[in-house]
Amino acid sequence: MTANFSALLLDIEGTVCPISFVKETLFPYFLQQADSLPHSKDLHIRSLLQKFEVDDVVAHIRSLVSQDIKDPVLKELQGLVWLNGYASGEITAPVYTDAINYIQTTEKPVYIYSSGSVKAQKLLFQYVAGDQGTIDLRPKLQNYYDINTSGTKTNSQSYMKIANDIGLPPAEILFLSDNSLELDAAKDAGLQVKLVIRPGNAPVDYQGKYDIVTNFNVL
Ligand SMILES: CSCCC(=O)C(=O)COP(=O)(O)O
Ligand SMILES: [Mg+2]
Repeated sequence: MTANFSALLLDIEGTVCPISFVKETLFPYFLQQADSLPHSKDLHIRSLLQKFEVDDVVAHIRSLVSQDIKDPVLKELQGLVWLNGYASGEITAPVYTDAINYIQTTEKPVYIYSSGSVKAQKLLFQYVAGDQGTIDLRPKLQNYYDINTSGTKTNSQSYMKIANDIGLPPAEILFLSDNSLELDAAKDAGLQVKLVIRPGNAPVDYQGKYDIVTNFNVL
């Protein structure tokens, strides 16, 4: 069924790119740099490390990553570290082809809401893997929201805040995610929602509550 919506709000991991990219490429790249972070000369990195307020910052970081805890300071830090991986060509983002095509061709405004920091989101969409080299999708994206700017993705107030910032009634915004708790929160805020199922996503017990999207061609 085609939803009638004026703007699209997209999750990233498990929605526009495989979960394996985050777990098997981005997180290991970040962890490789973890030991050197306390010795960094980058003032932004140093100030973020202080915010953890723990004695063993490296052990703390490793623990957060291993449990996939969506900690706002960790997410900010990851964005700064991934910059080097993308800029050196070591990392490119495997955004699904149907998502690339949709973002490139739709006339509707497209927004991003991810637990990854806005900086990390912009990097991912700047360095999208394409047949002829990387594709920069940033000019096609209206705005980015993260857990620092907008709150956690399982809280309905976060979606109200985002709808207010977009400047549309919540009912005119379609949110796509692989996570049913996020969809529940967005639905409570009045947004339209659809569950994205991609290869490698964890099975979701959605009990028929949501329309399913497996390919953005159907939007
Ligand atoms: C923005 S790329 C990094 C992805 C990430 O760190 C993450 O936690 C993904 O969460 P999402 O909300 O996009 O499922
Ligand atoms: Mg997700």
